[in-house]
Amino acid sequence: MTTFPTLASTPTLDPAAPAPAAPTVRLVEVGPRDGLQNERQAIPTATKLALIRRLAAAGLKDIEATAFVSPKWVPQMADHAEVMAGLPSAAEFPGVNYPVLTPNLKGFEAALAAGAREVAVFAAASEAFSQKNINCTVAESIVRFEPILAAAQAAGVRVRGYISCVLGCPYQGEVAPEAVAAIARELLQMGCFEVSLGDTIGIGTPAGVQRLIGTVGEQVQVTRLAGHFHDTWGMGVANVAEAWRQGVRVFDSSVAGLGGCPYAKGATGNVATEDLVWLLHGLGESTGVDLEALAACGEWICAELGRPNGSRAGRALRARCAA
Ligand SMILES: CC(C)(COP(=O)([O-])OP(=O)([O-])OC[C@H]1O[C@@H](n2cnc3c(N)ncnc32)[C@H](O)[C@@H]1OP(=O)([O-])[O-])[C@@H](O)C(=O)NCCC(=O)NCCSC(=O)C[C@@](C)(O)CC(=O)[O-]
Repeated sequence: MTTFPTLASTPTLDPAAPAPAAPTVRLVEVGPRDGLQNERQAIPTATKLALIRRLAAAGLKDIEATAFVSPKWVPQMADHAEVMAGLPSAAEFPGVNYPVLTPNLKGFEAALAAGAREVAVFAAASEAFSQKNINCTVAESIVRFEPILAAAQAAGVRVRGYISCVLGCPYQGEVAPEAVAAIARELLQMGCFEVSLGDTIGIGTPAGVQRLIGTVGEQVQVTRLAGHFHDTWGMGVANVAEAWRQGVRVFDSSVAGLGGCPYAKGATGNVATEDLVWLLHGLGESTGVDLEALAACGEWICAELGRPNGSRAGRALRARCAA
């Protein structure tokens, strides 16, 4: 029986509270990549680096920093090498990991040269989305990933796998969970250490998540899955809660709910990291994240970008702190 948070079990805001226990859930902060890739205005590299530094200071240990994709396709990520060159040192934030996206060997080689120690390949469960996003079929994308996996293994670089459109496609509509399961199994067999299931257009509901994890979980271990839920239809937190109930313990999120996908019209950002932390702490999990510092970071980046804060927990916490 799952216990959901009550007022009594919500996180304490007492600054004298004991230090949090070691994380029991791993959060992958995708704000600097997924969150910013769709912004129309050119964001200065210095702002991206300041965001990454604030996220690390708030306790996030996995921060997706940038994408080694074609600048013709996603101009916002064109400064990928500069971002990597400006990352905080391990002495400043020990144990922080800065993964990057690599769609092909060219991107992987550039990422490696820039110092990446973890990369992510990205496939889709929908043919139409695969064509729009990376200009090839799903099968061709898997073939493209093979040399990345081989080169990464030789260089001691970890590779994560993403699957987009796991709960629906903006071009094709419904996506069968069996199709997702087959790709997840393939990515893990190729050597990915984990597969992140992306609800790219935030169309899923908890019932869909239950079916998805149930079906994918018949093919691969649930502990090797991550949930990546966009919040377009307001189901992000509910979907995380359902995936958590199904045994998933890794979640991607974006501070202040930043983001959208350039190849999924109307898609809004990921579930906000602040909302996720509030939910997970309420469920008795530990994330290692200082929620107040994270909420301050969310307010700061929204002011920098001139956009509203998409995190309800972040807004509530800031209002409470200001009262
Ligand atoms: C995959 C390609 C490159 C194919 O694009 P293409 O046009 O088929 O590639 P190409 O091999 O014909 O090359 C075209 C040009 O791009 C260059 N190029 C080729 N590769 C690279 C590279 N790695 N880095 C830099 N430049 C590159 C290449 O050198 C050439 O330059 P030119 O000769 O014309 O001057 C392109 O489609 C692309 O970059 N797509 C990326 C799209 C993207 O970033 N989408 C958003 C991320 S995925 C996402 O958000 C979903 C996710 C992960 O969050 C999960 C979810 O929510 O679902």
